[in-house]
Amino acid sequence: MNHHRILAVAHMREADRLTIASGVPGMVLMERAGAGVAQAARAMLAPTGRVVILCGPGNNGGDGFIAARRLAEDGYRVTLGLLGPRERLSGDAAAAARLYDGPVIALEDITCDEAGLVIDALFGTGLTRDLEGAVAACIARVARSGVPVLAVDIPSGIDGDSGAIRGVALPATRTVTFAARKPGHLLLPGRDLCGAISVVDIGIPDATCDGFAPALFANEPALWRDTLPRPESDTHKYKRGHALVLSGEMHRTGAARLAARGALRVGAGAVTLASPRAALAVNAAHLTAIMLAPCDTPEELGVLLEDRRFTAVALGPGYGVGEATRAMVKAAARTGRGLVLDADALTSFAGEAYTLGMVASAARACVLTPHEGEMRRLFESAEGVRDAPNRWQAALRAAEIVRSVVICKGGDTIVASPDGRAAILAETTPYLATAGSGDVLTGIVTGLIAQGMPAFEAACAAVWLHARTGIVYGPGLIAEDLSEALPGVLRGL
Ligand SMILES: NC(=O)C1=CN([C@@H]2O[C@H](COP(=O)(O)OP(=O)(O)OC[C@H]3O[C@@H](n4cnc5c(N)ncnc54)[C@H](O)[C@@H]3O)[C@@H](O)[C@H]2O)[C@@H](O)CC1
Ligand SMILES: Nc1ncnc2c1ncn2[C@@H]1O[C@H](COP(=O)(O)OP(=O)(O)O)[C@@H](O)[C@H]1O
Ligand SMILES: [K+]
Repeated sequence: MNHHRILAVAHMREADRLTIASGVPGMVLMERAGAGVAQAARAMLAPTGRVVILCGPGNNGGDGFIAARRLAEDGYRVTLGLLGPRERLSGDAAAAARLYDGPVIALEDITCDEAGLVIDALFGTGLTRDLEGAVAACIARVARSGVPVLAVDIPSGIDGDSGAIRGVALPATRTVTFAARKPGHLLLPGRDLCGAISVVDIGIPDATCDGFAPALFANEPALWRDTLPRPESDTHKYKRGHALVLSGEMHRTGAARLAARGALRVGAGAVTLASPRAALAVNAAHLTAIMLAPCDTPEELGVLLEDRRFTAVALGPGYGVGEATRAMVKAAARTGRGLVLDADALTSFAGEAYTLGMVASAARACVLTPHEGEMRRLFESAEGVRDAPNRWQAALRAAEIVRSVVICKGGDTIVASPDGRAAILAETTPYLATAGSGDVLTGIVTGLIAQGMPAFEAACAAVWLHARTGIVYGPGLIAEDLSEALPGVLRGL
């Protein structure tokens, strides 16, 4: 199994179909899935403990029947509640139900008295509408009982593609999924309802999933570790990349300095802050390892970038919104360097995503780092972004329009590339929601791109490093801490 690959619901269905067509019976897949659930349940139950299994009308319920049979055979006391009449089960789910010879009661009659575990096999990736009525009532009862819940595939009520709650959802202590995680396991609010997630190999070949487009990943080191720059013995500072960060005017220079520090800490050999003359003194007072250069106009930026040692430019944090910023973005892009655009650089192109795409295509590589508000402003009139069915599809469409790698920031940050790859962050911390934290992220991406790391991998690595640093640091984190704590996280890689 390719552990950082994730599968959209349609791709999972297609992978099942192709595997079955290649000669593996669906029942074999279901047996393996149910066995994986039973194994996880054993680890959560006392010997001969009571387990309540909630089965839905589809194949998710089928997995529940398989687990029920196996756990009953092992001596656990199984109570199985089924949604709807047994006769309505079909296909593999009906076959799985036939193999289970214990009692089946109506879902409405289920109670959690004395149960050590509830297995939620109501709905998986086949959820198509909001949960209501008897199912919703049952979910509320189980959630109130406080009994640990093991979700089969995904907590019932969570949309597999978007992570949204359809009506209600049953929070799980653990989730066992099959072949690969689905986007809904990583996207909020779904992520918070899954508990610990494990992936069971049910025999879907990697090759079957490798061809799917778009290609979705969990943003984990395995995705980009091989491309992370490491200095060779014979390197020198300019071989490690030289990043240029543009500072805003006098009263808002902090954001650019935060970014510059992030770029230096992640390994750029040299970082220069390009500052308006009026702000040179304030910047100089705060900088040591970072160099300083005056720059007030697009022409001056062009002259500065005649120095070929500059490999990446960051523009936006604290820069100001307007025509002057647009002109600077164009001037930077024209020089064909790596380009990272954030904050005011993005807002300066509000409603003009296609124009920004044309500008960005001149850069060697371009990464955009919008938060939700910037995303809305930039793509307010762009088709297929605001009306996308979920955040990863919106991110991919956005990347296509701006011809750049886009980091859609938030509690479940997505990195999308115009080549059809997208990666969702699996683990982060809300302590990152602090002023200036995004500026440091901009610096980290810029530093990695300055060192020659490919844009998608650089963006993914930066997002992961930023999140990991926040997790390690924890409560009390402020933006300044991120760059200082980053070396510890880099060492861990
Ligand atoms: N061969 C396969 O396809 C495999 C599938 N597996 C399991 O199958 C699941 C997917 O199975 P299905 O596609 O049958 O889908 P589900 O079992 O998730 O649910 C589909 C059923 O629920 C009904 N339904 C959907 N939303 C509803 C709502 N809001 N209220 C009431 N009823 C609703 C549908 O009409 C359909 O009958 C996976 O999550 C996984 O657990 C595993 O057994 C592995 C192999
Ligand atoms: N709830 C959250 N959980 C995890 N990370 C978050 C959360 N909210 C914001 N972040 C992260 O914090 C950073 C904030 O960036 P941004 O909004 O640009 O702030 P600023 O402009 O103050 O630097 C982003 O990397 C974002 O992903
Ligand atoms: K489920």
